[in-house]
Amino acid sequence: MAIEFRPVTESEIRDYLRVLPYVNGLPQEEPRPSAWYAGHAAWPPQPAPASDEDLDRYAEEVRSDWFRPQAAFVDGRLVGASAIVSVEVTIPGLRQIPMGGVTSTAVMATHRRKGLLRGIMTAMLTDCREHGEFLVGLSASEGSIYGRYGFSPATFQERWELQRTEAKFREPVQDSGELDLVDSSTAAEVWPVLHEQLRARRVGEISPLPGKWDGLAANALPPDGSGPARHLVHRDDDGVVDGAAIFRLPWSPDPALAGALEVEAFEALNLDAYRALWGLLTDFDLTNRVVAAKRPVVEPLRWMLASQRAMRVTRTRDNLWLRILDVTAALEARAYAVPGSLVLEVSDDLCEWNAGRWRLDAGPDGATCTAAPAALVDISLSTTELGSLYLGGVSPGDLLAAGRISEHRPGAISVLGGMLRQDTAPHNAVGF
Ligand SMILES: CC(=O)SCCNC(=O)CCNC(=O)[C@H](O)C(C)(C)COP(=O)(O)OP(=O)(O)OC[C@H]1O[C@@H](n2cnc3c(N)ncnc32)[C@H](O)[C@@H]1OP(=O)(O)O
Repeated sequence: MAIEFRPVTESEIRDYLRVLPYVNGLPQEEPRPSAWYAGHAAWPPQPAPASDEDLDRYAEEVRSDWFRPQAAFVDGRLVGASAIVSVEVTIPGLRQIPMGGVTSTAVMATHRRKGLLRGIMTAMLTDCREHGEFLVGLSASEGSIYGRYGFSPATFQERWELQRTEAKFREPVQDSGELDLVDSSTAAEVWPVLHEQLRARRVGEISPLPGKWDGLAANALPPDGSGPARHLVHRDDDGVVDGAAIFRLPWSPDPALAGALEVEAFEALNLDAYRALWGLLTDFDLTNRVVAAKRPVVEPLRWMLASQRAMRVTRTRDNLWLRILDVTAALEARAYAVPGSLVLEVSDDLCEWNAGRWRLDAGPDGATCTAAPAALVDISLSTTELGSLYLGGVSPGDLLAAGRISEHRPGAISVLGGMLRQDTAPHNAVGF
């Protein structure tokens, strides 16, 4: 059996595009809340075959410079595929850093567990290194796949529900701006501008892939019966849009499922817009509850309610997984909440250049990370744990409690925790 790992040539693009639809199994994307209720109806067992038009469009993406495909060939036949997309992620200090995004990974069911993904992944990590990307990210279809390659969850998301009768605010919502229901082409203009401003100020947020917002204007009806997307925007006193929401009002014959207002996307640049938008969405006539998906783990709305218990979290999930490809570059790139100096002993089975003892001298204005003598180690960990710690969304104390990292000097974990801390949990509303 001759195995080869390499990018695809022009004549192999169609074969490459055929691999992913064959993998079946559970949906990788988080289903819309209505799909959650609709069960089988929302997820037909077999994906519809891609039309020629779709295949041409996907092929165009594969040829673009931001899409870097990799494939596995067995005896000359393409049986495994994945890709790196070039994106940016916002890291502590609000720097927008190039990141390789692993996506569209699949190995044909007939060729699994023979090490093909390992070969593809090794080739992709090398490719990212050559592109100067010291962070690699992904969102995982299954939690057990990617830890072995040094990826670890760095951002998390929640789905919650709020009964309309219980959604009482502690204080009345006052707003000097205005809310407006707009059509989908207006929304398609609003969202890219809003997101660009948000990702400049939100740790963990990711740059949208080209074409990300194109579907908004078309407003296609999803097959799960959740109905058309509705678009709400908020404008400030000067008439400038400073918040928006996309929601649906799915119909169901089952009274237990009917009446939900499902929030698919929600962003606000300031407190007024945030409060005003949720004020309307949580008290929308002819609905009985709000269901919101892919929300940050710290939702300020919870703290605005007369009773926090009214908001019921129905699902928590890891979102962005990070792989630190170059420890010193990554640690020097981010900002730190408070000054501190520590020696980290880092292990890394796959990227041996990361392994060693690194002295981190860091603070709000910058950091240096240099090789340190053996005797001085404060904390031992692997790059996998560092992937979770890097954006500040996971505390070193929690990883210490889980036996994932070790402390060699009392207090060192607290020092590291203080240095890495972020005021709000990192979050990415956009994926790839
Ligand atoms: C970022 C994304 O694109 S997420 C999408 C990932 N794709 C999917 O989930 C589609 C369905 N699954 C698949 O196509 C395949 O099972 C893949 C791509 C996940 C794995 O491909 P394979 O070629 O079988 O992986 P490979 O043989 O290299 O396995 C490497 C290791 O991971 C393990 N592994 C791979 N997939 C899984 C899994 N789903 N669950 C548990 N362990 C797994 C293997 O047992 C092996 O372990 P080892 O290193 O201890 O020997």
